[in-house]
Amino acid sequence: MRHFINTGDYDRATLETILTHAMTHRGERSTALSGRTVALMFFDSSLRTRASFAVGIAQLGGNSVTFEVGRGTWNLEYQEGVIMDGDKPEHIADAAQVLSRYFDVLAIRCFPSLKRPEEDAADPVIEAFRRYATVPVINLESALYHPCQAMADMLTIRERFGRTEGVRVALAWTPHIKALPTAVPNSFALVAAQLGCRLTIVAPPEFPLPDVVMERLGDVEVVHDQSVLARQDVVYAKSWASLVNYGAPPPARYRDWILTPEKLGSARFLHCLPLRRNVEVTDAVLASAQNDCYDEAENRLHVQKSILQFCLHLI
Ligand SMILES: CC(=O)N[C@@H](CCCN)C(=O)O
Ligand SMILES: NC(=O)OP(=O)(O)O
Repeated sequence: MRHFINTGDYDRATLETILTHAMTHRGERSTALSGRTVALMFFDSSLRTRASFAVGIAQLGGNSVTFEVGRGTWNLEYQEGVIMDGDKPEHIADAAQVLSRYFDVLAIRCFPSLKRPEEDAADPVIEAFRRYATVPVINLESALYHPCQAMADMLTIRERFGRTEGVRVALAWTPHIKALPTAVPNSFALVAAQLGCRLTIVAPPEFPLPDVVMERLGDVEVVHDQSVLARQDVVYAKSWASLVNYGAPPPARYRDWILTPEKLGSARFLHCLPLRRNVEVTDAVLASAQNDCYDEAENRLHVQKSILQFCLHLI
């Protein structure tokens, strides 16, 4: 069974095959998914993921059905062995087995609580689908990983530089008004390391990535000083929550970690979006010729069409 839950589940050659397919089949319209239907299940909001999956599936001749879990479906329980006398009338154990009888792929988005660190660290919702689904599961951003985003990021870098090997990339923490998940930085850091980028993590000391990610990154460079940004080929800007002060918004003293053209230097700019302008990144960065974040968003479409075909053993 080919799930796509974490790039770390696959070796470099497999990830490269998916990227190469996305480059060579860019813009593909075909009947590759004819007769197949994909469930797009959103426990949380989305613009790009929702749109790019629905469009990509249509371009391959397939169908999708989008669910807003808990609004139009039953609210779904994910904990094992609980007495279900609360606000969740159905268990993922049952829903996943039923949906697998209808659909060819189950694609799931569910963010972390950002309240219960041990629970979030177990990535319980996507793992419940992995356990009970009998068709491939694609992660549309879970508590811990956003592998489709990370693959689009690597496709964007590969197209821009002709390679990923040796490209100097900084994962650059940005301020925000809220605590945001670590899924995007986790998956970006993992896939950058997997595909040979020279990765530097640039964040204040209270903003480490989770141990499960750091262990896989090995001796990655972590610095608490933004002056390294201007020496990079790519600056990947993202806010994420403090694991030290779990779920709390970033302290006001870090507002000056906003990304500006001066800090960016000559590096290319990437961001998964959505972003809060003039909180995370200034308007001037987005207006600059170094901004590749719309190419990056477009690449979600291209790479996900390859991921779908990979999961269905079509490539
Ligand atoms: C603003 C917000 O909630 N961002 C989410 C979604 C990012 C892209 N899917 C995050 O930081 O994980
Ligand atoms: N980058 C991304 O996943 O965007 P959405 O949250 O809008 O899907």
